[in-house]
Amino acid sequence: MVPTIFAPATAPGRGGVAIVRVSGPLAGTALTALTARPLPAPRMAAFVRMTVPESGEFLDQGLVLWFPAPHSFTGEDVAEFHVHGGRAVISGVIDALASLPGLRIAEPGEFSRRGFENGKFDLTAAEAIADLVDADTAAQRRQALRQMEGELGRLYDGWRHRLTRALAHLEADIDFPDEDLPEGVGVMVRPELETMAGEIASHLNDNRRGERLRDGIHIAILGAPNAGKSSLLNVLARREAAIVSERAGTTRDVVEVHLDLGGFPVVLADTAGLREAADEIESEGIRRALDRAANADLKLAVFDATALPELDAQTIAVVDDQTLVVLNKVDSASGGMIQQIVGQQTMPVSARTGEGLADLLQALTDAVRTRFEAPGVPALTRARHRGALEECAASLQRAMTADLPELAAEDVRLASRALGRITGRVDVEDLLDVIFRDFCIGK
Ligand SMILES: Nc1nc2c(ncn2[C@@H]2O[C@H](COP(=O)(O)OP(=O)(O)OP(=O)(O)O)[C@@H](O)[C@H]2O)c(=O)[nH]1
Ligand SMILES: [K+]
Ligand SMILES: [Mg+2]
Repeated sequence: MVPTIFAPATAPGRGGVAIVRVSGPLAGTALTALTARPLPAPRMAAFVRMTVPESGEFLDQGLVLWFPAPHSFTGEDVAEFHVHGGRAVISGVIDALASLPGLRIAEPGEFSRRGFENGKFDLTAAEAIADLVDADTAAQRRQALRQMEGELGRLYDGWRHRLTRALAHLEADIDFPDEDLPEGVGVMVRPELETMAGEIASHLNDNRRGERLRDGIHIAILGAPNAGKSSLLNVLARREAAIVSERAGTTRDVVEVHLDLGGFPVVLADTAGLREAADEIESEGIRRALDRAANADLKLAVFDATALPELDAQTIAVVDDQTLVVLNKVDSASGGMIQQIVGQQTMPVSARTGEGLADLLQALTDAVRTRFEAPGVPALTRARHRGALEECAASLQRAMTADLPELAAEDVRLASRALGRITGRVDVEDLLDVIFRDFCIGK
């Protein structure tokens, strides 16, 4: 018999209400054992007294719910105990459940894994549940919800379905070579494979929009020593995250803060000032700064307005069309302003007085939104999917150049399997441990 599992479904710690969930063939037995009454009507809350089965000790009073299979999250019988969210109450319920024969505590992700194995949702939707629980910002929530509702699963299954039809045509050609199939299959199947290869390529080539949204969009602050990079980071983060001083070369390590910019998750990084390093430590700091510059999704190049008309050459070198150019310290600048640097509009600000900061925040938010807002097409969200899609694309390329229909058919089959692994339609047993291990207990 499948073991019956249980775990708190709510976060550890104190709370108004905590939910303990039980799933498996003995869920109903557990529910009657702790409530000393018959099962409530399916999916209807019942207000009950909960007691320890052996001793009858009073545990709590609260709500219970009964979801008979298959109409539950896991597809199995499920019982839920909604109790007061105190540690002693939760551990009392957990201990009472553990004392029942045939029940054990769930492993991380085990509820979701059972839901997947019982066909309640595909792997992309299971992953989306994890993303939804981890979502910190509105854009992350929107992306996770769309994926949970099957947006990605449908896209990948749709491609797989079309590959299956192409394969059927190829196999017909192999099995009945003498029949008068119109002009041979190469002609029939090839355009379809080409169309699909194009669609997959453009899905792969989306600037990692979906993956960035899951992990955070990286913005690096760059500039000469004392340009005011750390001061700017602190005002944008609204806390003293980085040390500020009048000494050039203060920042060495990269200092990161996490921001929610108009619903988008951003990792803003302060870096060491760019110049000829005075020592090994500073030189390593500058190496890290340039590394951030190379890998950032967006850059903030900070120039010192009090140094105008002088412009720092090393900062100019990092400016490109993914860069917002900031002229800091306008409160103390006496010389004229400068409108453009390397073709980019400059933004006058003062980290000290706050002047221009609202405009800077707005410009940053707009830049993030234009690059990462979903334009209606589903975005690739995980390296796991990317790997499988690249494999699929490579197999398709081989299929299109194969000399014999037998070879083309084999490559189309491989392409289809690669897609099937994303949604979990084929041989994923070896993958499941890896995927569900990242879930927390109770999910
Ligand atoms: N007047 C004025 N001074 C500023 C402004 N922003 C920063 N400063 C001053 O400039 C000096 C350097 O500021 P930091 O934020 O440490 O500069 P930084 O670019 O991080 O410097 P390094 O980490 O050394 O590369 C400090 O004395 C700040 O108080 C500003 O908007 N106006
Ligand atoms: K400094
Ligand atoms: Mg600094």
